[in-house]
Amino acid sequence: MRLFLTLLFRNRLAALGAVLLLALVLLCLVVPLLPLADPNVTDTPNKFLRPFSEGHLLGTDHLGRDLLSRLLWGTRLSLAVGVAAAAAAAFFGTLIGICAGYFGGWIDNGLMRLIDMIMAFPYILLALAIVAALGPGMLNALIAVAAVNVPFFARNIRGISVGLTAREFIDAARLSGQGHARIIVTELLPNVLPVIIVAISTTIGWMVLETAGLSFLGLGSQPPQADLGSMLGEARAALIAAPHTLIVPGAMIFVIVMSINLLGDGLRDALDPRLRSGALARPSPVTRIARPAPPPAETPARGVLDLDGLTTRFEVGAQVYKAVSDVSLTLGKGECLGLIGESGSGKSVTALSVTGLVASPPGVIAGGAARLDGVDLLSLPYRDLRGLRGRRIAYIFQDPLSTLHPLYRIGDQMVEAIRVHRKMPLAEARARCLDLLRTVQIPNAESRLSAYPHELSGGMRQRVGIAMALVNDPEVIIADEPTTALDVTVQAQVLALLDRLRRERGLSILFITHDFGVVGQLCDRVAVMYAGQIVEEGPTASILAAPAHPYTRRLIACVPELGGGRRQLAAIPGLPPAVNRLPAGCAFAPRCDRARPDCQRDPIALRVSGPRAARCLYPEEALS
Ligand SMILES: Nc1ncnc2c1ncn2[C@@H]1O[C@H](COP(=O)(O)OP(=O)(O)OP(=O)(O)O)[C@@H](O)[C@H]1O
Repeated sequence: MRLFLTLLFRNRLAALGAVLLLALVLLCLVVPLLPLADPNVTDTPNKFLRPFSEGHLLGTDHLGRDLLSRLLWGTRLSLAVGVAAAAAAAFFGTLIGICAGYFGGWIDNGLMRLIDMIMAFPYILLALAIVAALGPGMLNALIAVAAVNVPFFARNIRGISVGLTAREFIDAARLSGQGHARIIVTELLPNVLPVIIVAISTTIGWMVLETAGLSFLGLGSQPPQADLGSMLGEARAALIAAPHTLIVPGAMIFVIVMSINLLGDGLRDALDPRLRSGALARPSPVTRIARPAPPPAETPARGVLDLDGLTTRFEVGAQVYKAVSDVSLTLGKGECLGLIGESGSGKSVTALSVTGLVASPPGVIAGGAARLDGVDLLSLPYRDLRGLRGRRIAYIFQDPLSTLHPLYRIGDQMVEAIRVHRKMPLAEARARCLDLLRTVQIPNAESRLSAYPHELSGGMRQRVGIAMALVNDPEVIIADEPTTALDVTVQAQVLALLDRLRRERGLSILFITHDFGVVGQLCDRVAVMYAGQIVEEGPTASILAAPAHPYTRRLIACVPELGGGRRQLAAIPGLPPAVNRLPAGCAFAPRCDRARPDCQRDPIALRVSGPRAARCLYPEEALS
């Protein structure tokens, strides 16, 4: 709750809306206690008195009634009707939406066609028709306004409920033997509640306006009862002679609707976890770069891809998550470099930082460089960087189902990947795609070109992912756990395929994984990452034979040995540290059986010795 309020009040406009609305609500609550004139007592000799007249702070209306008193009593009524109409519309709309979405079939069909029929009428005409049928009066105006807003809630909630009902947690609830009512109340409702709250907060303003509209037309509150709409209606005739009688209720409607809308926007932002973290705010096509001292734009290349002290952070409110800290790596031509570490160690953020693909906000590249043939990619203008993405550096992701567009055929997506970067006749592009599908050993490649992603198996989709990465003959492929979602036989086939392609095409591969078994099969060298830092680096065979960092040793010990059967599999005790609260010294020290007090004192430098390097004061094997 505290976090919610902090987030809400960080948005100054929402805070202003909340303060105004609170003040109005408090004022409305204490109206009966205030020493106000009777709002309905007429005094025609004193009609149309100007504001600040004696005894009438805001003046009087056409019947000499005190405007301040009528305004406060009218605001009280208008707000109460707006809130009640919103609550009624939300209740019935949610009920219809949840039932339609959850039960589906004829219930969904019947309820939605009913909603369609309501929506087929212009809403103001429908409201007028309802009030005409029920008779003028504030309660009937409330019913009319609530009824015309039910479809808005029903449609929104139904859409969300359809998606949620297909999710596994609902299946799990069904499997546990829960009844429909219980599943709806305990599983579905909590998930749609934030949407309902946001929808209510953004529609109350509308409902206050609609109720005022009906009263303005004489269909809402009846004389002498005041509400803001009827005050406007009565003042219409004196628009020129006594404009204040119109301005006073008009200004109040403006303040109410503005404050509700500002607060509604703030509520939406504070309730949506993605907006909360800034992930959806101003999405930028390239990660924000805030390097204190930009490195030279070009330096002599050590390999095809060089990372020099790359540092990436996530800035979420006052918190700074140091996801990648001072990472330096070199990927040689035709080399496969493994980047290994536990979940959350910063592998993916490192990979995405190379071409500025970390979502910003909240991501910020705070230091270092990512060089392709010596040229710093992060210093390039956006146009040039975009031209490189997918052409000179391509990515293969873990789950091709989420990276392939579900509504386009495989062939069309591959052709698009080519034609984004160069002009090529369609027939030639399709022929190239066909050729690539054969290269990645997809059976019936021709027919697969016109298949949709969901028609392929996981292994096939990953091959398509690899083929897509190859369409522009890139120099570097960054493969982010491409085999994690596959079973071992398909995994072995995909690894063999990547290895073959690398050798045949001279590709350089940065292979991200958390599995030393995979590294052993594919990678020439390996870099081990922990809490955003490289803790060990060197040739794969040498590290597998004699790991220097205790973390590397424990990671290797996690890999089962087929046929060996004697070694005990040891999980690493404890958890990696949160990257927004990293310790001063070695981040692995609290989990390390070799740690001594000085490990936790100061940052530990990466000690380099020949082809190997380790960040440890008391390594398992001394690097000569
Ligand atoms: N939007 C974000 N806001 C705050 N922290 C984030 C955000 N995205 C990532 N992080 C943090 O950055 C760190 C590195 O994440 P990253 O995805 O690179 O890990 P990883 O090693 O690739 O893990 P996995 O193997 O599970 O993909 C993690 O501690 C994560 O919590």
